[in-house]
Amino acid sequence: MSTEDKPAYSPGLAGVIAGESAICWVDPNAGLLYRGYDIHELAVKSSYEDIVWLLLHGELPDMAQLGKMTWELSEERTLPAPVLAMLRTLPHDTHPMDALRTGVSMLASFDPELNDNSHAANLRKAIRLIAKVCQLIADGWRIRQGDDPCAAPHDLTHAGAFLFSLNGVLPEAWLVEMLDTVLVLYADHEFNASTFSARVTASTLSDIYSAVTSAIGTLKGPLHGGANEEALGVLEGIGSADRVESWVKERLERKEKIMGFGHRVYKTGDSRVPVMRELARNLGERTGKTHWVPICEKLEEVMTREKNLCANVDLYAAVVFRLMGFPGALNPAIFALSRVAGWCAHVIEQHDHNRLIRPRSLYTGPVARKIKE
Ligand SMILES: CC(=O)SCCNC(=O)CCNC(=O)[C@H](O)C(C)(C)COP(=O)(O)OP(=O)(O)OC[C@H]1O[C@@H](n2cnc3c(N)ncnc32)[C@H](O)[C@@H]1OP(=O)(O)O
Ligand SMILES: O=C([O-])CC(=O)C(=O)O
Repeated sequence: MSTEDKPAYSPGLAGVIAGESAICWVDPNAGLLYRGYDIHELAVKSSYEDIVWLLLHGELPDMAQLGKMTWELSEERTLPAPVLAMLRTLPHDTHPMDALRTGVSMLASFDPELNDNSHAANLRKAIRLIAKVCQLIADGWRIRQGDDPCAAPHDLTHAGAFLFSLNGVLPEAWLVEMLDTVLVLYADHEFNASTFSARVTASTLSDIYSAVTSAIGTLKGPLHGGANEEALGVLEGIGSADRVESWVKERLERKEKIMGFGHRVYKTGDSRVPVMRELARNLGERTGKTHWVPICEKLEEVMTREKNLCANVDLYAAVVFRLMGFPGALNPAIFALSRVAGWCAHVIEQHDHNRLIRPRSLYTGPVARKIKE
């Protein structure tokens, strides 16, 4: 094949436009819009439920729409008994992302509309998925700790229901509000790896549960959603701001990656970092644990100077989750708790305007040859 015959090729699909979408716009210069609304405005004025409706329907909900959807989410949270039984059979050290992936895959068989990819059926399934992902994470965690699942009262918001189901106590209002903001920030990010894998699965006209199962498997990796768990390990390993400089230099000399830094699209800063940083600062003051943010800030300074790399949302999320009392292993699952709304919106968009996603590879194997006689 001559060079002229080679079609455009970008390793890792970097910079490649792989499809059209009206859901979310990521501005490389630290901007993010959901359906045209700026993330900074949404973080202050909207709830996660508003964002679910916005991503799925294209507009912010009115009071009646919001009330109806909030009720539906609370009604749909309960898991089928066989799914709870499956969670009980998993080894106690199963990672929450593995339990979640298996749980979503299993839930497919219990949805009477599984193979109906119409817009209306997909919207109904999206609500079931968003609700049940919340319960799978919370119940799965409790079961693996030896506790019984704990159903949340119907009048709690999605963030409140998650906290109640996980901890078994009514959460304080400020904590619910903070988790709600985190869920708003994480809800969508155009063609990130997990969303793209959901769209690839959906593009074969497979169902929304299969697509979300693919997405969870993709999110788990440490270069994507797994980074917020890894970032916590980084911060714990460093321990105090005065150790950052030497700690980072050692790792960079060994060509190691520092988790929570770098991004495929953002090169001058992650749109969500300023909000997440302020949440971390606020939580630090509330809990009296003010040493985490200075470690992150020093890391930002050193990584900018040494590698010209900015922090991504997962760095400060690690602090926020830690100060909210979540165990580190739950960090990527909390990302999924939010991002499932984006995945569902993208699957619906893919099904509504489908074309099979099937790129080509650049063949680097041996030239054609014969088996030796
Ligand atoms: C919500 C999210 O999913 S955000 C992403 C979360 N992931 C992480 O935090 C993991 C750490 N970060 C990374 O691995 C990367 O920055 C990614 C995967 C996010 C983006 O990757 P890419 O766009 O492919 O950038 P790429 O990996 O090519 O990096 C370019 C250069 O910067 C370096 N680099 C990128 N990120 C980092 C990092 N976190 N620490 C140290 N060096 C880094 C690479 O080693 C590479 O250096 P080189 O040119 O000397 O080989
Ligand atoms: O967009 C990406 O590549 C990673 C991602 O999901 C995010 O930053 O939220």
